[in-house]
Amino acid sequence: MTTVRVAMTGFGNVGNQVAELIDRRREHFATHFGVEVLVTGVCGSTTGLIDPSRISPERLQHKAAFEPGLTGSAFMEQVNADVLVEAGPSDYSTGQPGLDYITSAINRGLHVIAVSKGALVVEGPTLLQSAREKGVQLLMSGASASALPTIDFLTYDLAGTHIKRIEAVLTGTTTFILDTMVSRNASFDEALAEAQQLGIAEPEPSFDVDGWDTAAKVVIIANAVFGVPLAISSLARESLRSLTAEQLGSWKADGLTPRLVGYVNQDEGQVEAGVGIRLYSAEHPFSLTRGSTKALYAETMDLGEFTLLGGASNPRATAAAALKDFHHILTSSE
Ligand SMILES: NC(=O)C1=CN([C@@H]2O[C@H](COP(=O)(O)OP(=O)(O)OC[C@H]3O[C@@H](n4cnc5c(N)ncnc54)[C@H](OP(=O)(O)O)[C@@H]3O)[C@@H](O)[C@H]2O)C=CC1
Ligand SMILES: N[C@@H](CC=O)C(=O)O
Repeated sequence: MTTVRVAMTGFGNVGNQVAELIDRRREHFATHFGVEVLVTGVCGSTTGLIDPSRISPERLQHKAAFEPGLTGSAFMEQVNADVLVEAGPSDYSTGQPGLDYITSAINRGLHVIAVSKGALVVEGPTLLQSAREKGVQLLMSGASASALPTIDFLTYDLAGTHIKRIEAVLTGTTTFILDTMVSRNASFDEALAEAQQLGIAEPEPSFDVDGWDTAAKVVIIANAVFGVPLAISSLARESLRSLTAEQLGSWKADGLTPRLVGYVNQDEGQVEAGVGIRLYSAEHPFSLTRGSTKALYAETMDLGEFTLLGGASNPRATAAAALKDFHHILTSSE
């Protein structure tokens, strides 16, 4: 049986779930793809663990046995792997630490599954080009709204048609905050704290509530789907902080549902993209989003219009989206 070795940089909420799912699906990988999947290395910000023969789930939980300093370039130089799952922090100004990990992985001939967004926002076009040149895959479902299919749907199911417009609820935390404030009369701070407890909100809440997370996903999707390199700083962007309880109450009374959405419009070679708060009538599918649900609307030239709603927003669902990418890698290697 062929062996596929997986390394992980960043081993927090999502990284742990990825390791758990890989373990749970070991038999499935063997039966369906004829491969044995082994986690051979993981690292966090200060420590790491490498074992080319396999790190069991039990050893992964024993953090005291991780080697100090086995992180960054030292980790990448020593780990034996075929696929890197990058699940470290997202930094939209430098792209680090993911940028160095992903660059190093591509240069070493590893396929990459990016869950963090920073590197893709800062250097997406370059990384995709390097991956093509090296003959490896750079997949990013976890970084582009996770369980909600965005890049896969737009590039595979809508292949070949001109996509005129997309509009999407891409940040589950923002749906969660708006829905919780309106349906339970919670304050902004209470709703945000609950989203943080659930592990959906970014460690830096400003990323979600000030629209940066949505903007990052817009940039990643625009680059991967439309081949349009956008600078995150150039996107018009609105924040949830501007909303008051009175404003939300008045929209509710008028039967309107507010959602923070990202949009990309393509018209005669011109691309307009941004992030804004939009209001939806009760009949609009986006009004059905509840909890931390996300949604995608696409208008095409020849295939008509589409709306996708749903998918869980949490670390487990993100890990499952990363493993969807892993399945794609296994399928295309068959
Ligand atoms: N949580 C979610 O639902 C989703 C998260 N994402 C993205 O996935 C990524 C991970 O999210 P999440 O797991 O929730 O975050 P966590 O904060 O739980 O985990 C982050 C991990 O990154 C590690 N880390 C920090 N700096 C470095 C470094 N220099 N080298 C290696 N590892 C490092 C941390 O290690 P240490 O503990 O040592 O500091 C920690 O293990 C983020 O980029 C986030 O934007 C995407 C979609 C959904
Ligand atoms: N904070 C994000 C999760 C990661 O992309 C969200 O709320 O959707």
